[in-house]
Amino acid sequence: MKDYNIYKNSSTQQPVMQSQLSLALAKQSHSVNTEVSIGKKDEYNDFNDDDDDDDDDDSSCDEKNEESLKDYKPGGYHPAFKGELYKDGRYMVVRKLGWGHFSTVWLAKDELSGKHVALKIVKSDKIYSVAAIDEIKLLTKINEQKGYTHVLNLLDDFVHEGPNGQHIVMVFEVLGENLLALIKKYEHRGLPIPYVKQIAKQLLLGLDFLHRKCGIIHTDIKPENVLMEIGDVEMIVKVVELLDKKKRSMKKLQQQQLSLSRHATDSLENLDYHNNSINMDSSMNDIKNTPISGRPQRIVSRRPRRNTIITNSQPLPSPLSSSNFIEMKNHLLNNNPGMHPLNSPVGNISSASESSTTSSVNISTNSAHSNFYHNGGLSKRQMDSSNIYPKSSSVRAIDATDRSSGLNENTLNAPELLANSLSSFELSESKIDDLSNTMNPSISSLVEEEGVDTQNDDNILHIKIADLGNSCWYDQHYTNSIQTREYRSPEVILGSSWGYSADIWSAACLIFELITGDFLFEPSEGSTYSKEDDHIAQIIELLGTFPTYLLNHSKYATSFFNSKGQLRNIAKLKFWPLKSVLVEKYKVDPQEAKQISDFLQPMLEIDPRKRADAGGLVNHPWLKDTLGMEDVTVDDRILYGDGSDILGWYQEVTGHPKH
Ligand SMILES: Nc1ncnc2c1ncn2[C@@H]1O[C@H](COP(=O)(O)OP(=O)(O)OP(=O)(O)O)[C@@H](O)[C@H]1O
Repeated sequence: MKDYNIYKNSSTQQPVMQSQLSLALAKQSHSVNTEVSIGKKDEYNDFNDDDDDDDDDDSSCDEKNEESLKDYKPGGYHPAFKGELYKDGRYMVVRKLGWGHFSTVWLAKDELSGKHVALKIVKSDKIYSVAAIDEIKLLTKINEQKGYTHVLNLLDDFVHEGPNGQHIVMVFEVLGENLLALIKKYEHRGLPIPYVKQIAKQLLLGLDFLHRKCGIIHTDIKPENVLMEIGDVEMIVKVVELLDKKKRSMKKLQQQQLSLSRHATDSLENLDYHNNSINMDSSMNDIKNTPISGRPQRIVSRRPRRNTIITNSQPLPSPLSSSNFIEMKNHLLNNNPGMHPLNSPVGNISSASESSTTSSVNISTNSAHSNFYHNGGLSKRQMDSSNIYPKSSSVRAIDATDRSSGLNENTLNAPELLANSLSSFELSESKIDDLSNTMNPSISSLVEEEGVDTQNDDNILHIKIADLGNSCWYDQHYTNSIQTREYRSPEVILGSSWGYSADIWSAACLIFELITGDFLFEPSEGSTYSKEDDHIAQIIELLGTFPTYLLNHSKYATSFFNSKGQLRNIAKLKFWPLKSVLVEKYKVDPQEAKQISDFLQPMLEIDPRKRADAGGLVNHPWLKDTLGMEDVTVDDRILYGDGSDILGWYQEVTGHPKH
């Protein structure tokens, strides 16, 4: 990797830039302060637009689901904007893909290759930069290994200077939405099993690669950190751009019509007021004959630009997984509109309830999507999912406007809804059918004109492990505060030593969640016990007692367990083994439940030393019929073998030179 010298001089704690880099930074610097940047944003929006209405993304931005404006300050996020150029003009920002606590992530065009990439622009504070430098080291190690790895690829990295400081920017291949979006898409009822198997197999392959080939522990495996691939990125970007273009031109048309109808009303009122003798018919004819092409009359219906730097996240759609992407595309192209895009055992993700019945596991459609220990209420996530589908009224939200402008409501709504749906899972099938009637020809010809190749679909879901921002080396752990609560392993909860096998625990929690839509463990605190107490109790109820190894080798065991190995703060436990949970709560066929629990249970071995390794589990019979991956095995690992022969499996390996 490049030698980022920014924070090497720890005695001064001041950024020390290499001279060459500083020179590059000076050239790259586009904005002096946030205010200037905001002003520039408009400039660039206009530059990249057919018209100047492209701030809609921003104005419709739901800021509750985006990064906090408060974090746009020195040391915080960089106020990126569409059209902004990076690395001496090599990368131009196109749209926002997502954000995290360390960074915002943007789709950008790489002018050198002509392809699109994802720019992860890290907050500028020292702690984030240092973490980013570590992340780049880890990613560089991954890149040095050959082959398809199921781990996100780093393409480039550099420093960008902005009003809030110097930001490390990582350039990645472009991926689609994360698995949480997919779980929500299925309304927390579980994914069809063929998809679960594809994801599980690829996730295990990715972890095996990270662990055995790279010496890296991810430490934060969870649905949000596994992203779906989107296949032909350039084709998808083109389709999305075409839809955006269509949406903008429809808006423009709408504005013109509104302007005309207001003009008509004003004229009529004026005429009526000042000169009752004027012939109303001729006045109306004048208005009717006014050409609607050309620049819109900007005096009316122009929403003021908002002075915000928060932009709506618009992840790109994954063809197999988001709102009927292929179906929509087929509609757009008049290409077999009646044919189902996924003519495979996987079924169609868009019709979640339908597809779940096509899987060999019969998941109950019970609407209580809580963790199985907490039947009482909906978790925060589950409540969020109730917003996935729009109220049907939203399709007709601009009815009134349409009537006054005289435009067909479908014509106005279709592109907008369709474009939105591509990134936010918002369209139901019936809406798509409605839409296709009105917009096929125009989009279709646009697509043809632009020469978009749309024949490149298969029906395998491809995933990649992302966000190595918290990852570490098997022989250099950066912190013991690892893993997101629900996916946290028992050894980490107890403050014992941990290693690669902590990732396997999280992977099992994730796979259970894919199958059922529920967290495997969702601890909460009570009046007499803590979240940790509850978490440990849930683990015992599902998997049995904690091994003495853990009780004897962990910092906090005595806070939770008494000398007899019993929980101090929770007396009554209700044992409910995994297989029974699957059969009784989730109505999984008993045979399938046995296979699933045979597969998951070795990953959920409480003793981290005895946990099964990722490579061996790829060979599990439950994954044998994984669609498109039937022959994929890891020949040098044994099924159900533990990973204790892998250096760093359950504890940090010391005595090595630091990375
Ligand atoms: N290569 C990519 N292609 C498309 N979208 C991406 C890509 N990388 C990240 N994203 C989007 O950006 C979001 C934030 O990325 P990431 O999780 O790497 O950032 P972070 O700041 O490290 O977040 P966290 O708070 O989870 O540590 C992701 O959830 C995803 O939606």
